[in-house]
Amino acid sequence: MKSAVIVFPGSNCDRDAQTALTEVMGTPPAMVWHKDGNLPDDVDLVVVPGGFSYGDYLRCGAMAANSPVIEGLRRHADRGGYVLGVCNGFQVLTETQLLPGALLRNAGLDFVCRPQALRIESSNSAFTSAYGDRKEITIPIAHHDGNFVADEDTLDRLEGEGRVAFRYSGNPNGSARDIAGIVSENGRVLGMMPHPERAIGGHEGGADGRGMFESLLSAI
Ligand SMILES: NC(=O)CC[C@H](N)C(=O)O
Repeated sequence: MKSAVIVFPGSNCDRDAQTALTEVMGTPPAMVWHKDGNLPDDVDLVVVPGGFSYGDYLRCGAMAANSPVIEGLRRHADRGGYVLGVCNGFQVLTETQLLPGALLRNAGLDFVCRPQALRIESSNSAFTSAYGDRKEITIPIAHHDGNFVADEDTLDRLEGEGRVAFRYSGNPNGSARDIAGIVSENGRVLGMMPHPERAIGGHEGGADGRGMFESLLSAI
């Protein structure tokens, strides 16, 4: 199982992702600087980490979405590779249109930073299978632009195609239909605002994020 983590100027969850991948999957990821156009050839999983890429200037994720590394990310997604975009990573994935919709300023205008309960909408996906019968997990959120929006047709399509991966139990940011994470048409690209890599059972408290990396390990 080969993984890579993309590092932008302003990424601040790249190390957490590195630790989670190393600890849960047993192999350290390649850390790929955004100016590198190419990801390692045979990589199975690419993580687009959370943070404040380019200082969130213009719109969160908008500048990162135009980095040289995005060409490699598109090629990886086009050939059916797995992609996990967390928080700023989710914003980058919508800005590149690898996932539909957009993340707007939180409805309450506050930066929200706390443990958040999530409902798992589908337990048979490559990202959630290890959760088995569990319907709810709690992992951290930390963002000011997490308010997911899309037009009604897109929301209906996401729901109809079973592409809503997680919903908030108690909506923290105004997201349409309580959506916290969605997957691509082929189910291999997941974007989510909450941070599974910050809940793998270490000093940070909580281990509910582990299941995501365990699921990916068995899918790959
Ligand atoms: N933790 C994060 O990735 C934050 C994402 C983005 N900078 C926001 O605040 O919305």
